[in-house]
Amino acid sequence: MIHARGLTRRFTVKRKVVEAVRGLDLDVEQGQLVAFLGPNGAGKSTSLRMLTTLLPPTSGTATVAGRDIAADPDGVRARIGYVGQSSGAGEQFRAGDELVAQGYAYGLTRREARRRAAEVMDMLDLTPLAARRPSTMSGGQRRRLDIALGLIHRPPLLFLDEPTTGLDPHTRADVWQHILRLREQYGMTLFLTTHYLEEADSMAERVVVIDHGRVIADGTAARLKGDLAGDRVTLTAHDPADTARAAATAGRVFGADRVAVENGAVRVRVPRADAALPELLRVLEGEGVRVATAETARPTLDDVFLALTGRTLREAEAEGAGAAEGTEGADAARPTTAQPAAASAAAPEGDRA
Ligand SMILES: Nc1ncnc2c1ncn2[C@@H]1O[C@H](COP(=O)(O)OP(=O)(O)OP(=O)(O)O)[C@@H](O)[C@H]1O
Repeated sequence: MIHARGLTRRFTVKRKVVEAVRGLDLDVEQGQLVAFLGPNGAGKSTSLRMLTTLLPPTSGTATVAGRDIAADPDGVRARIGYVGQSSGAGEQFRAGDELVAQGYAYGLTRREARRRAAEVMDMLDLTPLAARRPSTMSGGQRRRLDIALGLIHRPPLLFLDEPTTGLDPHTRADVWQHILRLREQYGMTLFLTTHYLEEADSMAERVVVIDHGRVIADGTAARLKGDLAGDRVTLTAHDPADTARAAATAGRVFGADRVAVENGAVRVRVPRADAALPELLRVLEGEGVRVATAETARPTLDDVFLALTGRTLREAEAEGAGAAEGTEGADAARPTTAQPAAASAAAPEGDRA
């Protein structure tokens, strides 16, 4: 469904070159649900916009839904749906009319457009809201309408750029339920960006982690965690004066890695906590360090990110936000519509380097 090789995109802002995406190689098979995970500014949206033909790459190639993004952008657009970060629904029209109008934009006849609008409303539980204007809808309802707009022409592949950002946890769960249903019931291939770790972890069958424009990990969440992060052991010494000694000892346990002291607790990574903890407690006891508390935890995707980059996703987010502030014009050039039809009208954005 998606085959990208060496996709690169540079922007020049005030004579400064921003390497937004640096050589993306990606293969996504039909029916997969892939989460593209990374901090702000990692290059997720830029990658998505290249794959959806909204933005020409500086270099590299890709075929999406069997069509080349450079040679046949119209063919790509006809076969994909794209739901951008901002709502694509206008405010004047009722939801049902908006969907029918979107159908016309894709060249459907009046009858086909009506039938398809009814179908996608049913898919996304919007039928009772057909006569409502988007401005009267809740955040989750509007998001579902955005997704419906992206599906009007029956694309087998749907791109979603941060579909749940800004929604409360309950609404996020509801939107996810609908996304999962698209895959289960309709066999769609779904490619979405997120910076919510838990979502990527629990919902996607494959997680592609991107940082500074490069893919740094790709696999199931379970495999990434198992291969890259390891378990975590956290313990506190009965006497706080023993904390530094406990940390030094923890670092000597077989396979121990990344020892840190945080808020008076010693944290250490080990391949298997069930094997390491008894050994650690025994060694500490031998050194006269009394342990007050000890706990173990399975790794999270944030641990994977930390293992790969040396910083947590939150730290990277803060860094990315700072960098984005310094990148003038970046936001001004972003598309603000979720309508795939806009793809055909979209001009290349930003300066090409
Ligand atoms: N049109 C543009 N002009 C200049 N710089 C841009 C433009 N679009 C993106 N960038 C820069 O490219 C880098 C990658 O941005 P991108 O939006 O792809 O990241 P992202 O991972 O999607 O972030 P977010 O999670 O905040 O959406 C950032 O440094 C960003 O400021």
